[in-house]
Formats: sequence, C-alpha cells, structure tokens
Amino acid sequence: MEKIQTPYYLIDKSRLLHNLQTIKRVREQSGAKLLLALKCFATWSVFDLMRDYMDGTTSSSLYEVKLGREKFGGETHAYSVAYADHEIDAVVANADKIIFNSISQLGRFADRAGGLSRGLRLNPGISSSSFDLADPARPFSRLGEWDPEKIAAVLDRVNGFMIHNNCENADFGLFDRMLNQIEEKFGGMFSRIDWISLGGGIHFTGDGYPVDAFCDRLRAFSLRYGVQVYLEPGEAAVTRSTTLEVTVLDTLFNGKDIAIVDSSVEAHMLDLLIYRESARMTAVTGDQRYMICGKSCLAGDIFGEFTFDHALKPGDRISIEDAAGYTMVKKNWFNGVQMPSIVVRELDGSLRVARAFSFEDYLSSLS
Ligand SMILES: Cc1ncc(COP(=O)(O)O)c(C=O)c1O
Ligand SMILES: NCCCCNCC[C@H](N)C(=O)O
Repeated sequence: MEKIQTPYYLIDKSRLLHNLQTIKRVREQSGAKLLLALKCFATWSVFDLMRDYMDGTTSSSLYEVKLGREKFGGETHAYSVAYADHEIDAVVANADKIIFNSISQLGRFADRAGGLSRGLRLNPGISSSSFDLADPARPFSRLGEWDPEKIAAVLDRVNGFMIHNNCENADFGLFDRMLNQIEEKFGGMFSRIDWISLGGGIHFTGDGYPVDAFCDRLRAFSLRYGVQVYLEPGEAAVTRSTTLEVTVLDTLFNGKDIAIVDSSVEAHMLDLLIYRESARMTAVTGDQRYMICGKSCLAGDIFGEFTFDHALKPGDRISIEDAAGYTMVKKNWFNGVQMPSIVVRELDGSLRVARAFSFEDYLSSLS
C-alpha cells in the first residue's frame, strides 16, 4: 500500500476494542445499558465494531438521532437542549426514547411523542467538572430541571430521567458520593419511573478504575428503585484509540525550537484550544525540545511542547495522541487547511482509508 498522505486521524480498532471489552463487562456485571454519546464521537466507519459491544446511541440533535438510527442501530435515544417545532416529528420517527430538557418542552411536545418512552433531564446542582464552560451544574445552568416539587408534578407524563453531571470523572469515590446526593434529592421519585440514564463523563475505561465496585454500585441502584440504568459514554468509549498523524513542514528558532506541522489545532483538535490544554504525545526521552505548531495563521495555534531524541526536520512524522473524542466531530475548514483523512487500522493490522477530503468538500461547506 502506498504511504498515506498526512494529515490523518488514525483509529486503531484493537485499541478501541480494549475500551469496548470494559464496556461489555460493565453491561454484563451491572445490568446497565450503554449508549454511545454521538456528540463525542460520530465516526461511523467503526460502528461495525462498536455496535457489537454497545446497546445503541444517544444524541443531541435531529441529525445525531438520524445518524444513530441509520449507522449504529440498537436503541436510539433522542435528547436535545431544545427541540424545534419543525424537527420534532422527524426526531420521534427516528428514536426509541425521547428526553426533554425542560418541563416546558415536555408540555409542548409530549403529545407528539407518539408511542415513545418519554424522559426528562434532571439537574442535581452538583458536578465533577473542573471547567466552568463544561459544568452542567454551573450557576443559572439551562441543562435540566432542578426543583423536585415541579418535577413531581409532571411524573405522570414521563417514564424516565436523564442526569448528566459527571465530566472527565476518573474518581469512583466522587461518582459514588455524587450519586448519594442525587438519591437524597430526587430518590423519592425514582421508584415511580422505569429508567434512569446517568449520562456520560465517567472514565471507567481508564487504567486502575475500580470496575467491580462501579458495577456493584450501578446494580444496587437499579435494584433499589426497580429501574433500568443507562450510561452514555463518549470519551470513555474511545479514549486512547486514535492518533492524529502529521508531518513536519518547517522548523525555526525564535527563542525556542519550533516545528510547524501540516495540521492545525484550531481546525483539527479544537477542544485543546477551547479548554486551553496541551496535546499529548507518547513520552520520548531526549534533549531536543520543540514547540509543535499548526499551520494556520492563528498565533496561538500550538499543540504543545514535546521532547524528541533527534532534531526535527521537514518530512518527519509526528503522532498526536487522544484524537478521538471531541475532535473529528469538531473539525472545520479554518484557513482552508487540508482536512485530515480518516484512516482505520483494522483488527488484522491492515490500514483502510475510510474517508479523504478534497477541495470539493471545502467548496461544498460554503457557498
Ligand atoms: C447528556 C450527555 N451525555 C453524555 C455525554 C458524554 O460525555 P463524555 O464524552 O464525557 O462521556 C455528554 C457530554 O456532553 C452529555 O452532555
Ligand atoms: N478536556 C477538557 C474538558 C472537556 C470537557 N468535555 C465536554 C463535554 C462533556 N461531555 C460535557 O459534559 O459537556
């Protein structure tokens, strides 16, 4: 096979499988159903593998619901911060459950939900987010209903609840304590519904996570209230499965050694800029330190500073870790920078270019 032109996202199915096997274990041991959060990862070329290990998908918009139904299958949950009048029928036609963000949306659209099971998002007012931007419990948050009295008044109109308050939470103790608080606040209503989704943001596929204790906690919760528990992993499902493969185009010294690569943080790993985080690379011992920068015009288009065991030169290849969650779903055509192809390393080790992007794709993204 010819060398694949960078930049490209490289999804390694055997690394993905590692997470999926933990997901399978959680399903079996806890009785919970696990749905892929498409907002985090929607690269459907690897759904053939993922669907064997997960129960379906959850979504944030009409297009995600349709993608989940069409490309993943299984159980399809629809959630949206706010549904529009003109899209609700299509959402209902493509979903198995519909979750409303507010009592007012439930009131407006419940009668158009047909035979679908209906859910309401609850906001417990606590979260594990260390970023105000991603904190669903931030002051004045619009994400879900807070008041148990108001929620109790519409209980006869819903079959389930969705509570998403974990964010990059690798601490089981914190998960457990927050769930206790949720039970104290809303537990009185839990026996009166059929299912509860505890959302995403739980990093149970990470090294050393106490998976047994996690499963026991979920199973006990489910039995206590007689509810089907759902989880909505995004990041946990795809973490460490994907790299962004780039090539050095130029090097220069401006007080620091700098290497410019054929990619852009703003266009291809936008979350890093949004949350002001550094990219990750496999650690190399060496004494050549470089600031790895993107090729867009943005002065702060910087992946981070990394150490190498050799001097970088044009043509050298660099592999940036953790390029699955919240990357491909956010890629854009800023500066007209070549959009990375999507390449899959199959379980037998062969590489497949699932998608390559061209000037025509750039053209058709605008008019
Ligand atoms: C309702 C809901 N479910 C699931 C997720 C997925 O979270 P993560 O990718 O952190 O697991 C999110 C993240 O925004 C969410 O808002
Ligand atoms: N790595 C920086 C923080 C990322 C936060 N992810 C945001 C999405 C998340 N699922 C959420 O709850 O908003």
